[in-house]
Amino acid sequence: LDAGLYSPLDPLAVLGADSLERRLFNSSSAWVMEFYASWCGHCIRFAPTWKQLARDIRDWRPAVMLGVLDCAERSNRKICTDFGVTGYPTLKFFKAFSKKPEDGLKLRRQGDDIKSLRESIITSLEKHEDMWPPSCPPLEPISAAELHDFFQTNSVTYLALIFEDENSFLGREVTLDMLQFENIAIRRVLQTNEELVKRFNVTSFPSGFLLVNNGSCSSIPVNADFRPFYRSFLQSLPNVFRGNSFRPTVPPTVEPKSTIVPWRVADRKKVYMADLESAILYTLRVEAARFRHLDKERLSVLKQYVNLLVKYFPGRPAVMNYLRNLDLWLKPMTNVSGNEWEEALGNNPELPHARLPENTLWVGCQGSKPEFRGFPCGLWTLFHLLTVQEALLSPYRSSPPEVLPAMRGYIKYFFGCRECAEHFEGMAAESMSRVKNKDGAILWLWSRHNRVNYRLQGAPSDDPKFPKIQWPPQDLCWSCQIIVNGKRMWDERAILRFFKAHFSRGNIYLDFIKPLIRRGRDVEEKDHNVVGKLEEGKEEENGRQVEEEFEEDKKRTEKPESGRVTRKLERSGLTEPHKPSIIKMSTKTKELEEDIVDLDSFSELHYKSKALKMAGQIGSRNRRSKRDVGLVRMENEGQQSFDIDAAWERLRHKSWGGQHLIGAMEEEEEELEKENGVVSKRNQWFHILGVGFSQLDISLCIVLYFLSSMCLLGMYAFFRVHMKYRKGRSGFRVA
Ligand SMILES: Cc1cc2nc3c(=O)[nH]c(=O)nc-3n(C[C@H](O)[C@H](O)[C@H](O)COP(=O)(O)OP(=O)(O)OC[C@H]3O[C@@H](n4cnc5c(N)ncnc54)[C@H](O)[C@@H]3O)c2cc1C
Repeated sequence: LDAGLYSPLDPLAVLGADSLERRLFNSSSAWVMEFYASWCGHCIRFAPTWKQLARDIRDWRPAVMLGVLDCAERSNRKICTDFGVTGYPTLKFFKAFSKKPEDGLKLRRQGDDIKSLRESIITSLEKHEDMWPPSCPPLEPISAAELHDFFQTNSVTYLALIFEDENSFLGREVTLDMLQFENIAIRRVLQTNEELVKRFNVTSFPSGFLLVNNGSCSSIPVNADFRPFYRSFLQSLPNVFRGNSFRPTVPPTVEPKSTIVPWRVADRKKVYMADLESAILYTLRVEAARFRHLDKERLSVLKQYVNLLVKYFPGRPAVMNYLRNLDLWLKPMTNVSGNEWEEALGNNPELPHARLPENTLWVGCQGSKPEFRGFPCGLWTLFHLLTVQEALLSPYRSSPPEVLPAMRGYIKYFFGCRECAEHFEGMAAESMSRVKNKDGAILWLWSRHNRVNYRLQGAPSDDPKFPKIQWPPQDLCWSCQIIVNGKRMWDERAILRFFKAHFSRGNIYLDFIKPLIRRGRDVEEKDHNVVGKLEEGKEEENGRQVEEEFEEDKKRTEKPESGRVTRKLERSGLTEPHKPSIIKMSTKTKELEEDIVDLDSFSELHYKSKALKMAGQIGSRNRRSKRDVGLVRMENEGQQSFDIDAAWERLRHKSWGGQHLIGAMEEEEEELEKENGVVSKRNQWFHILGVGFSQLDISLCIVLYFLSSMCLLGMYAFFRVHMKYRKGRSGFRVA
């Protein structure tokens, strides 16, 4: 059930885009809002504190109202931008009678404990200098003159005086705690008020005195600075009762929209295109869209990021077209307003072959609850993939990496989880400058991600169904860990090999994603968060269409589309993950280039469309394709994986051009050939045997051949015995 981090049972207002302004603006109460994102680890960790605070100061209503709003909720994104929320969690204080989002002031706080939060709220309340909120009791210290005729001007039975030093919050807290109680008033007296201190003969601070309207006075038998004691003592006085004055005019909570998210079965050996596209979508349409202006450093970081995607993201053609357009549009800009950015990000109906999905869809990053995993998981996956693609594709492998600095910039300027960003910046400042080449970048990001995993193990943001581990685990890469002197260590060479296979194009799966283009028309994307089971047959249809889309769109990308921006197809060959290469290639090319890997990819696409039908019903193990078999083999045999990926790269590269890749790929191939002599020999053997039969096909031929021989042998034996028998019987009769 998707309900954000708070529920209607918490004593705070769960607001949405439709209710935020209505409740906040012109309210006679002050509001303290937490703007959060349900995926943000620090928000998850902070939620219990905010709930505890809500319970602790529930009696401060209606002077102070507490509210929350989930900026990750699609319908709330715009309002979060309007309220200037650029990081999570953001705490804002709105004075009573606020009129516009800019009236919200950042709640200053020393720490995240509820005491310091309470104190910050009181300090903010005291800033109501011009118009004191009518629902808030006076918080300033009482003077001797005011005390003199207090009972004449106030119709209460009791007045409690709390003597304290100037920095103490006790008096004001107890005043607010007693706000909903009738027949009593509480005022603080400062230690510096010599006249009253002398009159009441106060020697220790804090101290309390109870004055009754009949003229009697007694000391409150609580000497410690202990708010609950004061509160319970005062609430238990005769004729002090909870009044009816606080009746929220609107219900204190708004039911969050609840949606059931269908469970998508994922295989952790795979990388899912759905996660990568969703991460891109979220970074551009949510994270970067939070700013009213993009300029200077922030804009140049954004340009760098988009350009990086164009260079290294192995996306679907329509997505790549979209990114190229965006990149070209951004390049000359020096200042981009929020509206311009929003306009540039929309799918342009005049460019039907340049599109980004409308909704996020998490597959490998789906969490067991909506607040777990999702975007941060997708972001890590995307950046790991980019570091690997950069190492595989860049012709200058020993030159400094581009991806890492761009990622650092993105995290610093855009990542909404601000504390995560600070931690990451700390790690980057410490050692990122020492990374000298692309392989080093892969390893740096891997090891820093593992540090984060280590730190977050068992944290409230850790999904119990997907606990944080040191990655990759042995079942993904057994050769990545070695034992040296009885100690388990990482083997960085094996890690590199594994990463280059795991984050290769060949390991990106298209499961669950919808086609972006359908026969020249826009696809009406269904909201993935909508309640319901995947419709029978629909997935198979979708799978087929996603495949067709590769074909159709590939043809189109070869002819640049006229429109707002002319596309540069500098890397047209880089955009086809899991391409059905055998179908595409001419017979001539096929003869030259056929390889076991191509068969795997080919058969996988066919199996996949069938497998998609069963998605969500059958465990991933039951629907393993030949490609999976290849991967499992890779995992078990370590080095072979590299060969599979390199062969795929070789084939794609040769069949679709991309001259700039030749150096890098040839280097890669040579290295692979050296490392994988055995595998190469086996591939040659398959070449000799025929036109690309797979191991399975050959095994089946042998079995069938054996069975038919046995059958013929059986028939021969049967007829021989039968003939002998017939001869024998006739002989006997004759005799
Ligand atoms: C830059 C950054 C900094 C963050 N800092 C914080 C923080 O300070 N506090 C906080 O609460 N949350 C932080 N997060 C979020 C947190 O790291 C997780 O992303 C989030 O808790 C979701 O966890 P997850 O279980 O989906 O796995 P994630 O850690 O998000 O990993 C996603 C996937 O990547 C793979 N993976 C795991 N480890 C590695 C690795 N070492 N190398 C390569 N692949 C790997 C796995 O397949 C995993 O499922 C940060 C996120 C990012 C992107």
